[in-house]
Order: sequence, then C-alpha cells, then structure tokens
Amino acid sequence: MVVSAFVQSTRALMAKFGVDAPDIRICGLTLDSREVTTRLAFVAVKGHALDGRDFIPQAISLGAKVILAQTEDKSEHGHLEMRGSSVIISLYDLPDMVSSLAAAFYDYPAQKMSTIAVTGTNGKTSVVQLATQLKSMLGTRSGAIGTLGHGLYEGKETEYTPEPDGTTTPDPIRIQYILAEFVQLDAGQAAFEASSHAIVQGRISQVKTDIAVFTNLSRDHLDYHANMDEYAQAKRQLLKQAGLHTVVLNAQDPESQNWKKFADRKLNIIWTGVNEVDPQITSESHCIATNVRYHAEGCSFTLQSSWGSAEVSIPLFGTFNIYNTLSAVAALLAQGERFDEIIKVIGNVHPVPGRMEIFPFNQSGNVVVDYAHTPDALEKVLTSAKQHTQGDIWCVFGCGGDRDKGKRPLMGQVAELNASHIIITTDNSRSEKPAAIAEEIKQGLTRPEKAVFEADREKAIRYCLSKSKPGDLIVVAGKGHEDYQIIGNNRTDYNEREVIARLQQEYSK
Ligand SMILES: CC(=O)N[C@H]1[C@@H](OP(=O)(O)OP(=O)(O)OC[C@H]2O[C@@H](n3ccc(=O)[nH]c3=O)[C@H](O)[C@@H]2O)O[C@H](CO)[C@@H](O)[C@@H]1O[C@H](C)C(=O)N[C@@H](C)C(=O)N[C@H](CCC(=O)O)C(=O)O
Repeated sequence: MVVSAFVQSTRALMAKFGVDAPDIRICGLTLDSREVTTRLAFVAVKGHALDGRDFIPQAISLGAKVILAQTEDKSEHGHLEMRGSSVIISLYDLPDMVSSLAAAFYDYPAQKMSTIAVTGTNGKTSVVQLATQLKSMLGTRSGAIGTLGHGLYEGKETEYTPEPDGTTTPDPIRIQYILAEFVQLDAGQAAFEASSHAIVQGRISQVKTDIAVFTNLSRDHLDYHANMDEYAQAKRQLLKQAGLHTVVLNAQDPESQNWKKFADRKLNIIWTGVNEVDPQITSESHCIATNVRYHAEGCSFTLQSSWGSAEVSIPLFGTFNIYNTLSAVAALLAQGERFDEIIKVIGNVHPVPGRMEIFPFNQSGNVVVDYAHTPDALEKVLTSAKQHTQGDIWCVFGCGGDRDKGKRPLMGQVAELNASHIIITTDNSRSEKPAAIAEEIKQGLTRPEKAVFEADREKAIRYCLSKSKPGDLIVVAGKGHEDYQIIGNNRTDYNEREVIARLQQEYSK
C-alpha cells in the first residue's frame, strides 16, 4: 500500500503523556532495533525472551535520533539522557503505553472507521475475510488484518492481495500504522483478528473496537497460556475494549455463557447458531441458519434473524463456514447494514485461500486444502468433508516440532475416527525429527500400522492422488495459505496451494 508519510514532533507526542521532550520530527515508531532508520523512534521494552534496551546501541548506530526506553523506576519517568546526538526518554510502564503511544502517533485511526475484532480458537480468519468481503460488496472500502496479513477489499472484482505481517495480530505499533493506512485509503471498516497472545500483551488495548466476535474455544496455545481457563480469560478480555457496543456470540459454544456473564449489561449480544439452537436465543437478537443442505457447490440454508429471514446459498464448504458467515452477517447487521442488501450479495462470498479450499482433480479425489492444525480444527475439516462426499476421505497432516506435544496423539485419534486413510507428514518440525513426531501422533491410533508416513508433503499428496478414486476427498491439513516449511533452523519456501495447482496441471495432461 502506498500512503503519504506520517510525521510528528516528539514534543507534541510526549506532551500527550505529560513528558517534556525536545522537538524532533519522527515518521514512525518501531519496537525492533533492526528496523530502525534515522526517521523512526526506537521503542525499547523488555520482552519475554530479550530486553529491547540491550539493543539501544544498535538503534543509535542505525541512526535513531529518539529512543523511548522502559524504566521500572517511577521517579525516572520523563528523564532525558543524551547519547551523542540521540535522546533517550525514560518512560515508566512503557510496555503498557505502547498501544496508546502508537494510537496517538497515528492520530487514533480506529476512531475514524467501524471496527470489528474477531477472537476464538478457530474461524477468526474466515470471519474477518467474510465481514470484509461483504462490507466491500455493500459499497464500503474495507480492510482486513490477520493471519493472511493485511489488505483492502474494494469490491468483488478486486483481487485481495494482503501484505504479510508475520503474526496473526500485528504488534501494537504496526496495527495502528496499518489502520492509519486504511484511513488514508478511505476505508470505512477494519476487521481484525485478535489472538489471545495479542490481547494479553496489549497489542490492541488502544484500538477502539465497536464489535467483538467470539467464534469458539478449544485446546490450543497451551505452551503460552498455563491452562484452558487462562486461555479463555485472555480471549474474554476483549470485552473490555473501548468503544464496544455489540458482541456476537456462538450460542452453541459453552464458553459463550461466560462471555455473557462477564459482559457489561449495556452491551448488545447477537447470538449465532446452526440448526438445533436453544429456542431461548430466538427471543433475543439472533442470526441463525436452519434447514441446512450440503452439496457439491457449497451449502444452502434459511438465514433467520431478528432483522428478517431469507433462503441463501453460499459457495463455501462445511458447517463451520456457515457459523463464520453468520458471525460476519451479524456484525454487519449490528452496524446497521440492511438485511435485504446483505442477502443480495451473500452468494458472492468466496473461500479464504487455504481454508477448506477445493482443488478439483478428474482422475482422482479432489484435494481440500485447510490450515487446520489443532485436533478440533482437524475434526471439523474432516467431518465437513464427509458431509460433501460419499467417497473415501484421505487425510494428510503433521504436527509442529517444539510446540504443544499433547495435541499429537489427539490429532492422530481425530484422523483415525474421521478418515479412511491416514498419511502423516511434516508440518514445521523445527528441531525435532519428523519421524519421531509421527510416532507420537501414532500413539493416538488404535491401528498405527495402517497409517503411512511420508516426510515430504508433496510426495504425500502425490501418494493420495495415485491411490484415490474420483469422488474421494484428499484433505491436506496444516499449511493452508502459508508459504513456508520450517525444518531444523531452515525456513524454506513451500506453498501448498501452488504445489497442488501445479499437480492439477500435471494430472490434467
Ligand atoms: C512470545 C510472544 O508472543 N512474543 C511477542 C512479543 O515479543 P517480545 O516482546 O516478548 O520479544 P522478545 O524477543 O523478548 O524481544 C524483546 C524486545 O526486543 C526487541 N528486539 C529483539 C531483537 C533485536 O535484535 N532487536 C530488538 O529490538 C523486540 O522487538 C522486542 O520489542 O511481542 C512482540 C510485539 O508485539 C510480538 O511480535 C512477539 O510475537 C512473536 C513474534 C511471536 O511469534 N508470537 C506468537 C507466539 C504469537 O503472537 N502468536 C499469536 C497467535 C497465533 C495463532 O492464533 O495461531 C499471533 O497473534 O500471531
């Protein structure tokens, strides 16, 4: 995205925080000394693994004129130190201030648009993309921020080409910068994924949020959060976002009741659900799908809501995509978009790249690419695939090295229960041996001898293409839209969607 530069005086910026600073013009802030240029101020904070203050000399050598440095001593707040021609400004509680600093630097961009924050273990990316697609089809230029990166939708004809950010929710400075870019490009809405890491680390604490969406909760990230309760609580902190007026909750996830319990009474709640919903929710604000049918082109259902009812068809696979669509629709209805206008465009939504994305093959089973890398997500993908075919399900997946080992046998168990054929492969094995990870996955299988191990992902897919028959579905899970594979310390290029598109060409000859 090309936008005009942001410039501010450190004096004006620091004055907003009660600090008297010299008048130096800066064009941005960065938390990473390696990104420093003469025009950026370096924000030096202590992190989980490293202390940013140790990189102040590097920042100065790269030309930083201004360094904002964390101090644990309250009396040092606002203290100025000159090092050569660079000034170091000590700030107490700087880690908690970063989001406010960035919001102030970029002139509070979230306050200039409608904002939707989406949290939950699964579905965040799809809800963000669907809310963005729908809003742009309704005529408002809209931005999306999340696992795919960030970018603008400008209508259904425009190809969405996000710029990668590395994390699901960008750091507290970068997210304000991206929002400011969206404002400069006349976006009227920003939808962003709020990961539990981001919420507890305060990356979005000063991003004004109108609507929060909670999709669901299942086991994930227990290498970071001590237990499921802490993980759930982290997500629920989204209820404290400034500006929040509506929360969209999945009536069929038990954790939603905790959200309701902890939600401010003034908040509007919109319930989503599919088929057998508790009749109670239809007496409250709701957006549900009934009479669901699955077919080769997607799903059809009756969209029943407090704003109206209509028959709709969406070109998306799986019940979870119906939930995702309902969440996106509910968020737009909460903004005041008209039900009948949404119904006119809903059939034009398209799958998120790498999320239950179908690649047809004539001589073998079709391939379904999905990002699923948790037991719950894998189960959802496999059960959804089964709904759309009478043939065999082939499941290609692996588990990450140096991460939550507890999920490995659980993923194996889920695959065995829901697929006819299991092929275990590599999924960012990092410092571990792929074969050793495969053995741990097999511990969840009752018949481990039936699972095939093929460390090379492309060869694993080729194996399924050679053995499957038309009508089968080959579910390739774990990578989705990602374009890399981490083995040992090497991050190599690997784009599964491109590999499969190439195999489609090869197999069509
Ligand atoms: C463990 C974790 O969450 N770390 C996040 C945290 O970093 P940190 O402050 O602890 O970093 P650190 O490595 O200790 O370094 C301390 C400071 O020194 C700075 N530094 C470091 C090295 C250097 O050469 N120069 C330098 O200035 C760093 O920029 C940092 O400011 O704060 C940073 C700024 O917000 C995040 O970018 C960073 O995310 C790292 C990259 C990460 O991989 N996080 C993952 C676990 C994550 O956030 N995942 C979630 C969920 C994904 C999902 O749902 O699947 C996400 O939102 O992506």
